[in-house]
Amino acid sequence: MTAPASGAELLTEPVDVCLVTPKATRLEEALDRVPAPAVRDAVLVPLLNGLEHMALLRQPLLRQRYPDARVVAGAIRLVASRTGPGAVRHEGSLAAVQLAPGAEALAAALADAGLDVAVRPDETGLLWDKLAFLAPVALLTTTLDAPLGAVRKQLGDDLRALVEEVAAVARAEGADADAAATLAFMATVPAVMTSSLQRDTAAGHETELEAIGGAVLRAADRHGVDVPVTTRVVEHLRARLA
Ligand SMILES: NC(=O)C1=CN([C@@H]2O[C@H](COP(=O)(O)OP(=O)(O)OC[C@H]3O[C@@H](n4cnc5c(N)ncnc54)[C@H](OP(=O)(O)O)[C@@H]3O)[C@@H](O)[C@H]2O)C=CC1
Ligand SMILES: CC(C)(CO)C(=O)C(=O)O
Repeated sequence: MTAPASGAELLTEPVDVCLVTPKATRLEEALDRVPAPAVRDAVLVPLLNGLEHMALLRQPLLRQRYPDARVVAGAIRLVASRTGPGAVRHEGSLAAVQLAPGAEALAAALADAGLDVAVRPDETGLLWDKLAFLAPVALLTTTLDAPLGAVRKQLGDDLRALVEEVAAVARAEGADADAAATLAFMATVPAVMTSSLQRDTAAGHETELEAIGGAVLRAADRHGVDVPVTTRVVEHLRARLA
């Protein structure tokens, strides 16, 4: 599919909705490209992996910069990578977006464009639902540098432990996480599925290990949840990627 799109280094036109989609490590500098007069009372919808970006987007400094804007949580499930300037490869057919209340107009526009869209009331549940699936998949596909099918075969025990540990942290945060349901869903995902953390690591790019694995460890620590397998896997990756 080819679609015309215009790009600019700085947002100059006023917008109703601003999708915030840099990597977590680039969030603050990316926002410098979004001046307040263009944002006005727009809805800012981050689609980043992880959850700590929500606190960053709501910190007093950014509230002062965008006093009338609303930050509405979102999460996206798809497998996509850039193959060249202006070229994006979308693998498989998965393209699902969940949005918190406040982004209904965006939800309708994305649904019209053919995406699978849901608006759900619980921001915490929305963010942890994604992370409860993503963190185990991302951490172990990166550990093995192989797709999910190989992880299921070679690191099945670690996969189960990670899913259970991350679900326990999610519940401590107030999300309604069900490890058995996540594992059952994971078993249905095509064996060829890779993760963005794995692809970034393999390409030697800056990674979102902290936004994904680090965020789970910090949340576990806040609530005193024991996560030995997640800790081992994240520490191993931290050492490898340092
Ligand atoms: N790829 C995937 O399959 C999935 C990704 N995600 C999440 O979505 C988010 C984005 O990932 P992805 O699209 O893969 O990342 P990419 O690296 O492909 O794209 C990031 C975008 O952010 C822009 N950007 C980076 N730094 C700056 C900056 N300083 N100022 C302005 N713009 C900047 C890049 O601009 P430029 O084009 O100029 O480099 C690029 O358009 C991440 O949090 C990721 O985890 C979630 C689900 C799946
Ligand atoms: C969950 C998954 C693997 C696909 O949406 C993802 O978010 C990622 O690769 O970052």
